[in-house]
Amino acid sequence: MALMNQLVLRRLLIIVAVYFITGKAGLLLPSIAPNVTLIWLPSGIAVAVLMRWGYQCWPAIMVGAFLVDGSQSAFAHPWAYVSIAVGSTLSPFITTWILKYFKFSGKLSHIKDIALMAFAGLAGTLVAATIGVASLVSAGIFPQESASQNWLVWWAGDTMGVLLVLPTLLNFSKNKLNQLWRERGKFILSAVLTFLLQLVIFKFVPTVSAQFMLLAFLVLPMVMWVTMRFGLMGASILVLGISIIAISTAANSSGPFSHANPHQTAIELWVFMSTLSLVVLMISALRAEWDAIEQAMLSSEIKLRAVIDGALDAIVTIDENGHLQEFNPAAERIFGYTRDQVIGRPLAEVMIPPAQRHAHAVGHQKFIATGQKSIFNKRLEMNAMRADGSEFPVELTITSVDNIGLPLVTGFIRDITERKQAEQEIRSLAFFDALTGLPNRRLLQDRLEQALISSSRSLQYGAVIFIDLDNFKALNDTRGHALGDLLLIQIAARLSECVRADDTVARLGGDEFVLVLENLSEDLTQSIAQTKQLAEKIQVAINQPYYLQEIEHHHTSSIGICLFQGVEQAAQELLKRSDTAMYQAKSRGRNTFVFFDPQMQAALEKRSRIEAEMRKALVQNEFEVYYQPQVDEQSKIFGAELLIRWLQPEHGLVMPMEFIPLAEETGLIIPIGHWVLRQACEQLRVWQSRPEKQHIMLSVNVSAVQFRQAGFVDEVASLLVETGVSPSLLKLELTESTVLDNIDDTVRKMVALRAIGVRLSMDDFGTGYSSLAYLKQLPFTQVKIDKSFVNDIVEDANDAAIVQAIVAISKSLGINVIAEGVETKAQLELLMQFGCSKFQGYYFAKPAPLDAFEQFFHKTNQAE
Ligand SMILES: Nc1nc2c(ncn2[C@@H]2O[C@H](COP(=O)(O)O[C@H]3[C@@H](O)[C@H](n4cnc5c(=O)[nH]c(N)nc54)O[C@@H]3COP(=O)(O)O)[C@@H](O)[C@H]2O)c(=O)[nH]1
Repeated sequence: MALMNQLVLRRLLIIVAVYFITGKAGLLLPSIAPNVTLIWLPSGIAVAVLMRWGYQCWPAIMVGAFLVDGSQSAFAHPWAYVSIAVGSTLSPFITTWILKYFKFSGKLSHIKDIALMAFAGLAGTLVAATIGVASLVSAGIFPQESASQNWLVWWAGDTMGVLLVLPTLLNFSKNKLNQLWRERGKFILSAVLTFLLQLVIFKFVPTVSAQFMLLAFLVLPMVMWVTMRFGLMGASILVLGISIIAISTAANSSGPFSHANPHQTAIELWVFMSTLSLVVLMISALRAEWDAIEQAMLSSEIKLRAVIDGALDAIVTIDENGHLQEFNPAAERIFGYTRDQVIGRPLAEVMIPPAQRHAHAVGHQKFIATGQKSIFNKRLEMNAMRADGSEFPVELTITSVDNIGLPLVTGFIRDITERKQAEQEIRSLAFFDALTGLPNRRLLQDRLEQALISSSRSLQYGAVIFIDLDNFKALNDTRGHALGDLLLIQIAARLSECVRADDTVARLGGDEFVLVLENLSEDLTQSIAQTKQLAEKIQVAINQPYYLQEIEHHHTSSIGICLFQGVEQAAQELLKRSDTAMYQAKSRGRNTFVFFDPQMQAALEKRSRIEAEMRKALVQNEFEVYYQPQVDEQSKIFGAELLIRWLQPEHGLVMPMEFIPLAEETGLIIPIGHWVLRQACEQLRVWQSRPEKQHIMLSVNVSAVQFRQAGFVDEVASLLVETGVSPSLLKLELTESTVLDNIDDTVRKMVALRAIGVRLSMDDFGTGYSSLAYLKQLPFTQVKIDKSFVNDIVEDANDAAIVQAIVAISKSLGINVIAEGVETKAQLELLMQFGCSKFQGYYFAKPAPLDAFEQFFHKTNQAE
């Protein structure tokens, strides 16, 4: 608080001192009227003090005024000087109040502020002049007659003080002072030159009119130049100097302001000085305005620069010649050039791929010539070129700026490489098969529709080729999906190699592929021939060996073909038809191709119906097992083969050949096969409690799909454990194709089955080519001579020889032999002659339900 008071006190003392000194200095000037000066700087100082530091500074002003005025006459009239001091304090008060009331801006950057200052100064100082002159007249210091002249000079002097000092003090800053100080040499030189010029004009120019003319044409421009060059402070000092010279010369009765009438002198000096002051102020105001505009432009330029430099998109500008004028940091990053490398170079050469340069040049020239902006302010996608010559996709928006008559074109360029890649990925996911890269069902549909339209125009035939891999599910189930995928990839590649570039190879999913052939002949027969030729080529390609993780694998396919001409049939219908033909190929034994014909459709529908009914049959127990006896040399039954039958409520008895292949294809064979195995085990358990039937062995057919299941051995083992049946009474019949497909897995499973005591019979023996080779390797307990050999054994010496050889080899390997399909006594006798001792066939009994089998068993085995 004490510090604060000290500060205020010091400030007040400074005000008193400055007021007193400047006042005294003013009074030292040569006078036009006694005791009154034409330049009263304290009036301006007082207003500045009140404006800057507040009304509370009034006591210092009053004291300062009292001291200055009183010191003039050694304080002979104290009350007069008190009232002058009051007037001198009231005057800046009024000026300050007016300025503040009208929201005066001390920066004086607008003419209205200068006008306001002039008005407020005149108003305030009017009070000081009036009170001052009245006080001095009443004190007898001024004679009554000179009152009006003194009043005028007082008022003029006070307003000059306001005009000269107030702007400087309100805008005073250390910076400005330093600036002036730095340039003091030039300033002093300019001021001295001006003063000399003024003195020369006043002293040596003979006529007043010439003096005024030279003042206007020489001194005034100097004042203006100093204002522009050194600012308000320098100009105020200069005007002060000029004013003092003007007053002094007038007081010495020379110069243009010297008149016999001091009133006239005072008025002219006042007009002269205030004109100079106002000129200075107006120039300062204009300069301040320009500075503000310049500053605003600079800051807007800085902001614009910041936006351009901070933009993530490239911003480039070209001039009317197509040369680069702007190249922001994002452009540097995107295009791989530095700004300095490209500014001034042709845009086309820097960032437009060669193929597009001509179009760019034409477009730009057209814009320059006509101002046509058809592609302006739109998002355009095109390719751009990096510094290394690589091309990449960009999104471009073009806009133009008419820069002082020069048409500049600015491009905002966004690198959309990632977006394009993402779009491509989405497109790929939507239209291409992820595994093989082939078109998927959606794209196939589209291509097929296009092919139909094109065929209707050209009248050329086209074809839809539906390819389904044979037993692909088995490959997946037994060797895993990874291997299955590898096969699909290789097949996709082979199919693509088989066709022409404008044909379509698509993957529908799973193991289904579709080819669309276009532009075949206009003649149906020729088109069929062309398609047949391609189907054969596809078959050959697919049948070539595959190397899947170093495993050699063979695969076949079933192919359905449907031809089309024009848009007569819809794409979906053509796919359905080729699918139907493919199923026909399947039912013809696979590894073949079939052209669609309407009967196929009916067959397919039948197939679908059977599949649905089979599923229902499982649930509703419509399956039954028949038993076909297996006998020894004495025709005694030692076993039986279980053969499934389907007692269909609507169609009666359905034989296995009518539904087993379909069950294998659909995977239904797995639950069906399990059901048969369970029937066998449960029947063996029943017979175990019947001494006369305890020895009966049951043979069960196991299909390849069933055997290839990973858990097949466990399934058999748990059934045996669950039913408590001796494993040696169960015989599993495996066909040659079952065991040869994956020999390692087969051996492992057969060994495991043998290890638990289950017997294994090789079914249909002799029909394949490798049987003998594998016979030694595989742990079979029995081979079953296929009925095709037995059938002709009596008539065909070859078949007889084969049977004889099979029996001999089997015996030498210690393997049992059973002959199936024995229908005649002659066949039986010959088989016995060859050393075969076990038989199955219609000669003994046909497959029959359990009751019939048991009756037959009692009849044969307990005959004696
Ligand atoms: N996976 C499974 N397959 C099974 C099952 N049940 C049968 N099958 C398979 O169906 C094929 C046809 O069986 P089926 O119509 O029952 O024919 C069998 C016999 O009836 C027939 N046979 C027997 N003896 C003679 C004969 O003297 N002459 C003659 N023309 N046919 C005869 O042979 C069939 C038995 O053959 P096989 O299995 O090779 O011993 C059948 O081949 C089975 O593959 C089943 O449950 N699961």
